[in-house]
Amino acid sequence: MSSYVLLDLSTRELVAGAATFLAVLLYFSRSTSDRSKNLPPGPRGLPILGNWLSLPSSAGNPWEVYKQWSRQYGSDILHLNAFGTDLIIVNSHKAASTLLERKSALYSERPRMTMINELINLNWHFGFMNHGDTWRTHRKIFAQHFNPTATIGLRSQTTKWNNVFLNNILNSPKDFFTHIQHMASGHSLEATFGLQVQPSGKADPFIGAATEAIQALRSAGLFGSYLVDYLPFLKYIPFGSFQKDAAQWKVSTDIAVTVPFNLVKDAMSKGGVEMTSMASRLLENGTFNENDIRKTTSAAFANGSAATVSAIQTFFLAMLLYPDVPKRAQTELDKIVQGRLPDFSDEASLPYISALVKEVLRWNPAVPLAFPHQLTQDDTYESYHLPAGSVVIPNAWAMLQDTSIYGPDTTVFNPSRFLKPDGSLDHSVKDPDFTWGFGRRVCPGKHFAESVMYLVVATTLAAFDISSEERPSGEYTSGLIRYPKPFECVIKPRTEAYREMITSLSEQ
Ligand code: HEM
Repeated sequence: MSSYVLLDLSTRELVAGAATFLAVLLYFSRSTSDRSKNLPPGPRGLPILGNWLSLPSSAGNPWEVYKQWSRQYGSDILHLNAFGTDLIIVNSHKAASTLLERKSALYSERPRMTMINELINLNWHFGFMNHGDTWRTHRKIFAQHFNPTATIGLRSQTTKWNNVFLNNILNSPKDFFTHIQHMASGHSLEATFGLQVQPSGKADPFIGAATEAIQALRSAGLFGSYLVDYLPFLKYIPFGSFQKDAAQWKVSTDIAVTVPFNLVKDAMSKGGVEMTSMASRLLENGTFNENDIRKTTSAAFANGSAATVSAIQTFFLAMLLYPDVPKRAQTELDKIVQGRLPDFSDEASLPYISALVKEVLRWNPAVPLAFPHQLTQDDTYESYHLPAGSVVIPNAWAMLQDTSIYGPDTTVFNPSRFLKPDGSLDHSVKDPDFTWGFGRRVCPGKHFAESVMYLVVATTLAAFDISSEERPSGEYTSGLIRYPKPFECVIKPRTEAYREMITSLSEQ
């Protein structure tokens, strides 16, 4: 029996290896014929390897290299090739809106990433699913719970978690990175499953699973971060650091997609569960099948904290690097809220705070290359031929740094770029929408994330002064989702009244 299994396995491996080799040859011969069809410019490649050796490392800042190549080759889109896979890099707003937005039917597929889809087995997550019926169903389920109206319904929960956060930074300000993750994971776990996490700083299995799942997304989510994305037959090699990484992340992502959901189901079967979470309401309602509910709620939980944590960390970083910004924000806050904590009803009266949130999302976007898209049919852009099957990488970072859209000095953190001289919001300046991605795949959690961001920014600045003994480096990690490298912050209540107000929040 065992020799049969062994024989069968190696036969399968051989066949799969040979098939992949043929596929590489086919791809390569096709891309050779494509070359005569006026592909967008890009660095010259080598036979078979294509541009693989010169591709910017996903551990560096590939978005900066793509922008620089765009200038060098005088084109807002670039063509690259690695092992027969065509890559189209979209560097401008004009190209993104022509291709990814206006022709979103052609550009909404996700490329199959062997590391993410197979080895880590994140296939259940609709962010990495084919653009088909199951994806549509999951988006629909998700939208019911995170659309603008549903997000308003979540405001009391958002306020509760924000209060927990304010209290935590009052009590142990040095641990603000931990508190940010705690708030974002705790809030998304409660919204999706109605479950609670341990207090900030204590080991928590859900926060642990969420942070590991995020680690998988950030490390493997850029197409080609792992060679196995280009050469899928490598997945049959049973050793190597990629297999080790995948095995570790698979454990955590499997936990994320099973454990919280099963807890909700068990609790419901025993009765006495409040039907306020996304999972319990969907199960109770019975419109969608259980598997779709499980996967969609788990995707919401896994993604619920990932990029929001980065954006809130960026907010703290910007306050340290640009100390005039919190001062101006506090002048506005003091005038409007006069010593209380701002809430959602104040948002329309706080244009500088709204501009500040926009600038956080623009200045150092959490997801600089969006998620990779895939083109499903041959297409053209200006005179260029774009081959079907190309992996399309939108350079959101380059678009958010575009001085023709956001004015001069786009590397500087300056909320005033979104304001008119009289201090009101200037609606003629484009919102930093590229931060949410493109076309049909645009982030469906954006309303929820914006609501969390507004409250964190407004209340933190109203109640606290943020400073540092040492200027932070301002450096970021790399990957699909990037985070500021750890930095230190001194966070102190601005007045005794604010200290008491925040202390009293923990007693409510
Ligand atoms: C500041 C916070 C956030 C940022 C910057 C962000 C950004 C993004 C980006 C760039 C994409 C890829 C879009 C594309 O493929 O073109 C995305 C997808 C996604 N985001 Fe967010 N996101 C944030 C918060 C959230 C939150 C809070 C949730 C959940 C509650 C969420 C759930 C998702 C999901 C499920 C997808 C996959 C959508 C699909 O493929 O159809 N995101 N997000």
